[in-house]
Amino acid sequence: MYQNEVVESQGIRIRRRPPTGPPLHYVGPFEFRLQNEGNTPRNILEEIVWHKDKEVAQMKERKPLYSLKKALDNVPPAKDFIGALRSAHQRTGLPGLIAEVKKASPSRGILREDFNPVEIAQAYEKGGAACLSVLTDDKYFKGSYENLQAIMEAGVKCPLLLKEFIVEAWQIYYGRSKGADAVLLIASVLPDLDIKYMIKICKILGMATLVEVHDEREMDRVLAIEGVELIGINNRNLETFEVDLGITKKLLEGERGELIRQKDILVVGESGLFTPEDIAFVQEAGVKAVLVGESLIKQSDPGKAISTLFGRDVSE
Ligand SMILES: O=P(O)(O)OC[C@@H](O)[C@@H](O)c1c[nH]c2ccccc12
Repeated sequence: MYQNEVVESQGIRIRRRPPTGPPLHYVGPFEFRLQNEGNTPRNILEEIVWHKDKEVAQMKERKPLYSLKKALDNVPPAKDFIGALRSAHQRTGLPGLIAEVKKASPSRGILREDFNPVEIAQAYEKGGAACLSVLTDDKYFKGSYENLQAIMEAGVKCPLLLKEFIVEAWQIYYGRSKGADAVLLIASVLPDLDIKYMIKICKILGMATLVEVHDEREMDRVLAIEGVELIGINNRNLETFEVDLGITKKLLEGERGELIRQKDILVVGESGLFTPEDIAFVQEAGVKAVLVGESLIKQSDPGKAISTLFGRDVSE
């Protein structure tokens, strides 16, 4: 069994996972174990998360939390991410759109050569996106925090989602300092306690959290966490890259769907959405918002592509 290492950092003793080792995976209530005892990641998600651990450790050395404090005071207050999705849904009768600024992905390679994040963000906004998602991972998605900051500074009005592999709260503060209004938390990467703690931090910072699930077990875990208002169902399995829109339907059926309605949780259908039929399918399953990257970013005018995706003009 693996022991948390205690380290000295900036005069404070903290416990952390060794930056080079495999991370802890959640396997059940109050029970953690090391799924992979070896030194080779078994799938792409594991590889990304191991790398992220090292990357964050280095970034923290350069910008410790206390030095971010000033930057936080200089950034405009967080915008209402969930409110923007709800009002888009009310205005159009279609799912509110989170349009993703994504240059590449490990499953698809480069999606767009001519990539100007600010122009793309502005085109999305003009085309009727309610919110934007900005990938900040460099190694696997060719994204950056500079892109996020540039979009914020360009005065884009859509609230911005920090699309990162969050492994530590430090990343949330850093993202806020670069203009993020909401944060993605991936349930397969984080234990429940971390999700709880990070939701609290986000609330304090005025940010929303989009908690992402991919199977029944993750959905049940997340539904048991207090304070969850926005859940994303990823149709793509991050370990195999397989996409199946049926996942959204399956996770919203029966008692789970009932509980979600009772709790007034907004559900986002994520990944693999290409046609008005796809949108109708996930809407029928119960989503009130969608997260779309590839099918928009590959078109020469990503803003106009929004009308094609929805089958009609959704701009104001
Ligand atoms: O490009 P697509 O298939 O439309 O997918 C967008 C978005 O859902 C996807 O980028 C995504 C969803 N969850 C993630 C977690 C990490 C990285 C990427 C993702």
